[in-house]
Amino acid sequence: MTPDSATGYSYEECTATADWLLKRAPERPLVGIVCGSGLGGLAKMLKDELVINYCDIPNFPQSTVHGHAGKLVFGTLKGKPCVCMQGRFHLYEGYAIQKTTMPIRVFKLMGVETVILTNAAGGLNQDFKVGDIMIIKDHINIPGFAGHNPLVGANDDRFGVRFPCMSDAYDRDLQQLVRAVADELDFSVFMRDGVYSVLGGPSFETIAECRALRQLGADAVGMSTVHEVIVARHCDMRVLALSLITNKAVMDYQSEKKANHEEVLETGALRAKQMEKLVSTVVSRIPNTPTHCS
Ligand SMILES: O=P(O)(O)O[C@@H]1C[C@H](O)[C@@H](CO)O1
Ligand SMILES: Nc1nc2[nH]cnc2c(=O)[nH]1
Repeated sequence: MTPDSATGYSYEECTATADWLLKRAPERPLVGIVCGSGLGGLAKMLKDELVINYCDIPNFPQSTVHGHAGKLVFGTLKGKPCVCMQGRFHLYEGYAIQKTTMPIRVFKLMGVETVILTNAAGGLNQDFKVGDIMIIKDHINIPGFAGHNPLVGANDDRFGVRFPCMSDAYDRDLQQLVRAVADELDFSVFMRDGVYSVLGGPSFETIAECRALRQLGADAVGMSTVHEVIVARHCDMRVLALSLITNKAVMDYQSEKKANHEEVLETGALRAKQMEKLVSTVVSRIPNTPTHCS
């Protein structure tokens, strides 16, 4: 069998999509933001915005999940040009893993230097409370253990190297910046940091799975983000990722609690304002990558 990228998009297809978008965008974005479940309000922070529905963008997948609007929003945040995905793609929607991450490569080709990924996640760490915001410092790619990685297939060196390093996936300076901004905003009481584990979904975890993930070192569990991080790092963008702890994972056989998507969206709505303030202040302080003169 010849290795290929038949389940994904080629460099040329991603470039065609990026060029189509750049013809319409007010300017090249420097920051790309992905809104997690119930966190689509982040896009409303953008000024002078241009909204494009995913269904109008060539090659783009479509959002199918409640809480993911399916709109790409260009605009500025405190003067910095940004693009924001109101809606991401998950494995459980039936997309090939390479398709769920295709927009991240389009970000890169449009000029994005820094990607900010947000998600809703279940808290495994017993010290975490619903409404906490966790700065992701590392991840455990559970589907990856079985070979599900968005970089599977022929490697196109124009995007990045065959074997990218992941020990520095989450930019430490950006994590420090979030902590500093959270202190200033008086948000420290609900800020945490930790390890995010991804599962394929769409079923929520069993009690035994939650216990196993905790023993593996995970603080939160979700169904996204990690694959986007891998693709963003492959093409050398800086990554910041934040989880909103929307529910506590059920770890105890005596518990009557049941994870559900409605609670996820409700918690998103309750913390939306603080999440927006945190992200917009961080974006305004992200240093641009210095341009190199030859
Ligand atoms: O896109 P994210 O990771 O925020 O969405 C989470 C995981 C599932 O898609 C959904 C479960 O409620 O929320
Ligand atoms: N897998 C998973 N994803 C989530 N997204 C929000 N909450 C959860 C959760 O408890 N488990």
